[in-house]
Amino acid sequence: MVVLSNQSALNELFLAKTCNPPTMFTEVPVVDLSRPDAKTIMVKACQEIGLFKVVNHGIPLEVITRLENEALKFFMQSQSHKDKAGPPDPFGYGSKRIGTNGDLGWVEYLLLSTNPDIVSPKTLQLFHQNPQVFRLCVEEYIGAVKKMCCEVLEEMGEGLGMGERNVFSRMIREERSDSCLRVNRYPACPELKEEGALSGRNLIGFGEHTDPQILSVLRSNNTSGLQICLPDGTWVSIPPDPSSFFVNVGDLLQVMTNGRFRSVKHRVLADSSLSRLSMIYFGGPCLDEKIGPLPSLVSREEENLYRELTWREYKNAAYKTRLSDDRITLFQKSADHTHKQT
Ligand SMILES: C=C1C[C@]23C[C@@]1(O)CC[C@H]2[C@@]12CC[C@H](O)[C@@](C)(C(=O)O1)[C@H]2[C@@H]3C(=O)O
Ligand SMILES: O=C(O)CCC(=O)C(=O)O
Ligand SMILES: [Fe+2]
Repeated sequence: MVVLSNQSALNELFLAKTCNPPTMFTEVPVVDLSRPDAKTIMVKACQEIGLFKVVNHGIPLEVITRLENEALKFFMQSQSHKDKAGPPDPFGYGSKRIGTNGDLGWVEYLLLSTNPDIVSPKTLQLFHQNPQVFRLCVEEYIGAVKKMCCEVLEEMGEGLGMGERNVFSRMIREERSDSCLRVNRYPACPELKEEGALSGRNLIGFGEHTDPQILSVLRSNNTSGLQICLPDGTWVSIPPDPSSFFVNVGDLLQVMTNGRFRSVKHRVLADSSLSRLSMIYFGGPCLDEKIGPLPSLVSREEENLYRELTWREYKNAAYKTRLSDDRITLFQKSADHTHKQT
């Protein structure tokens, strides 16, 4: 359970003003991976919204539910037990604190590297505390979701008319790809519906942000909460669908497509009666990968909107920012905040 200790921390978790009941976004683009029009629909969705839903994704339900059940078993343990796998370094178990720069959310989570060779002390502790089955479920899930992520990126490559369809996917397939898996649990917060100070307020589960990597692949249980910001600035709720995956564009993909694809701002609100469990795969390149607009995606008349940075440089700088900061400006040509340390 997420424990909030003082009033000021608590206030920070709430949206400044109570929002109207969230508008359900009924027009989420649906990409059927088994259909030939998949690439066209996903390119349009990435340009206009930055998010789409994938059906016929080929990931067996058992692989998803096995990991979901193991994660739930972990989260149901005592706080002192869970804390042994935290605080995150950045991997491991975390509660309420997101990143290291003061962001708070009504959430507890596990953050894991997808590279089996990068097992941080906190992750080792986590795997050690739990039967070997947890590690196997994580590996099985990562293998399946990574494969699907690469398939999506290849369809995108084709849809964008790039000569080679694997320009994006090879970055994720790389053995040293810096990808990670996050499992978030947002406990229900009954105080939101009770009479009192919290009644009718919105509780931030995970504050607004864009994902820094290339592509994020999200699966959640049947609890709503995920919201995206549309190009006109309105926030809309994404109806949950546990049998599908939601894919969103990350900052690096916005940069590589020279702004054609939109790294979509999103956030999660907590619910008064249902807890939400989400598992997100963040597909990132190797730390040394140089990221900038791809020449094949910048037409002659267009100018390069972004300069080139390695993923290491961008990630180091991004991880020094607050969740809601506009990090992509670090790629802007006038910006000079390269952080060269490892
Ligand atoms: C506040 C932060 C948490 C975050 C690192 C950061 O400084 C800014 C980006 C955040 C984010 C968002 C997407 C992923 O959940 C995440 C793991 C990532 O790569 O960037 C988190 C970072 C985190 O939780 O450490
Ligand atoms: O938990 C969710 O549904 C989304 C969380 C998120 O956006 C993130 O972890 O980056
Ligand atoms: Fe995110």
